Amino acid sequence: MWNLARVAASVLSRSRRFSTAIPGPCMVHKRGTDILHDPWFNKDTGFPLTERDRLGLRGLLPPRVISFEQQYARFMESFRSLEKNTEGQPNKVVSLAKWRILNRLHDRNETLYYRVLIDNIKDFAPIIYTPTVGLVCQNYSGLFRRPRGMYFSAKDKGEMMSMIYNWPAQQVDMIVLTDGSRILGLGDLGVQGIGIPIGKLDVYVAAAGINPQRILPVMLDVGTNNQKLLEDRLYLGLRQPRLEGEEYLSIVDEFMEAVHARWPKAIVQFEDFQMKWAFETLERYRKRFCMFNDDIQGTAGVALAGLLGTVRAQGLSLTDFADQKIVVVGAGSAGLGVLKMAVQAAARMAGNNDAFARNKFFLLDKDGLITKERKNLDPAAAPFAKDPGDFMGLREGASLLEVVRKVKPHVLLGLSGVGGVFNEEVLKAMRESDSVKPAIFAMSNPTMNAECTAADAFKHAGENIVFASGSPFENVDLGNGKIGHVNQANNMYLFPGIGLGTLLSGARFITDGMLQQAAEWYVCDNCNEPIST
Ligand SMILES: NC(=O)C1=CN([C@@H]2O[C@H](COP(=O)(O)OP(=O)(O)OC[C@H]3O[C@@H](n4cnc5c(N)ncnc54)[C@H](O)[C@@H]3O)[C@@H](O)[C@H]2O)C=CC1
Ligand SMILES: CC(=O)C(=O)O
Ligand SMILES: [Mg+2]
Repeated sequence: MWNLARVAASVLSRSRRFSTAIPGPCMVHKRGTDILHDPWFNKDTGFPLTERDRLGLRGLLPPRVISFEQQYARFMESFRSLEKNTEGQPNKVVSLAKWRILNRLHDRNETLYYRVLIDNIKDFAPIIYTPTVGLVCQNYSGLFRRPRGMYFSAKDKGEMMSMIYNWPAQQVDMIVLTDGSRILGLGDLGVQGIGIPIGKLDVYVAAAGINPQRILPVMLDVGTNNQKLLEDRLYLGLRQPRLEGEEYLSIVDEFMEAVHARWPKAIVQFEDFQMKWAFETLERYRKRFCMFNDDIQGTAGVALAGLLGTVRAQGLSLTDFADQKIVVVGAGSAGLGVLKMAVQAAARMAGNNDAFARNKFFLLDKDGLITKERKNLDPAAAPFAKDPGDFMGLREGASLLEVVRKVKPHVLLGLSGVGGVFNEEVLKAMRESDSVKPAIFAMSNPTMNAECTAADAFKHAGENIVFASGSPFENVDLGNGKIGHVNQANNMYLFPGIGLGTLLSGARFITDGMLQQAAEWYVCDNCNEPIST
């Protein structure tokens, strides 16, 4: 499912120092019920009699030893009967029931949890990750039973350096950090956003084999501006508006310094920060700490891999990418990250012709086409703003439909967070694309925020499209024995490789070059080197 060896290899090739990150043998210092209540070490009824004696467990478990394989089979049986028993019930009920049964196992016995996750990743990824993780975050305060990861709040200012030592593991390799301010396309979910770091780190373990005892999900709770949550009596986070400006940054600074002091080599993945803080923190920390922003950089890498893959699917040479016209809908952290990396790749393919490459990209936000006439033009979007009237008379704020009709793009890529913006008219306009195999990437998450469904894309834009979505959709039956294949364009296909490659190489920093190479190697089956060098 994941082409991680390739991604990790490309990161290794870009980093200078090599060291080993293979964990050493693990000593258990606990005894008796402390072991049974510790999901890292608990084997449930699987402890053999010799271990029961050695660890003070004799009498604390039913006498029969049930092997790991039997426990595995029993869990899968329970899961399958849950599926059967909930058939026909609303999607939300079924999804949360599946998440609960997996979460209970995670709380009890991590070894078994990760085994079933790894073996059944196709079935379980949509539960522990998008789309169900979105639902879990929305309902987190009500679903909360046991804590997972760490919580640093604005009230902990001055305490973080000592708090970091409350984490029980000696070594942490991989941290996913959020402030909950832009969870998927669901907006500000405050402390409830912790579900995202948990889900992302589960993917690290399942896909990259990162040691689960060396991961740490972190929530930085600086308040929330979500009025509904502030009024919710069960809400588990700080009931105050979000910190802003220097007050906000001082909390993130303190956390980063605390992490670095205890685990200088830990990688910190910033996840689901609202745009202004996503860009600002990336610039602030990228040359001081081993960190990256997944929404800006991870998404860019995976989107570029998808875009290049589409060129290959069209039977063209990869360097023909430079000639493709691409409409990007959404000028936030994800859209701008994709645009920056894609323009860089196209410019190199066009002989370092940046202006030529830029010309081929069209950027829209909620106010339509972004041109240099835009009032309060965001500096991050400015490099991609068009000269008004430059392309077939397209004006500032032109609608998506008008842009698609006039540009006839090869690719329509959505990172707007708005479900359905690729409506019937827009999709039908893609039939006039200059490409024989146009690409439609509805990358926003979760499912209800996707710019269009897979079925609508094939129905309105035609059967010969390349379709990809951020959250999974079923393949579409096109009739006459034909299938409309659905690909998933989600940064989960990249970030585990980035983390693993960085860890194995001991790279001190994560550069754009590493991400770019990871994307390009992904699609380059027979290359010994990236395509664009
Ligand atoms: N598939 C993947 O791997 C990833 C998907 N995403 C998804 O992308 C979405 C956006 O994420 P961010 O860029 O971080 O959010 P953001 O809030 O920073 O940016 C959203 C952008 O969309 C624009 N927008 C809003 N309504 C629009 C409309 N009707 N038409 C055109 N543009 C519109 C906004 O003006 C803004 O520029 C989210 O749903 C997120 O889940 C984000 C990262 C990775
Ligand atoms: C996939 C992801 O990182 C997002 O939707 O934010
Ligand atoms: Mg994200």
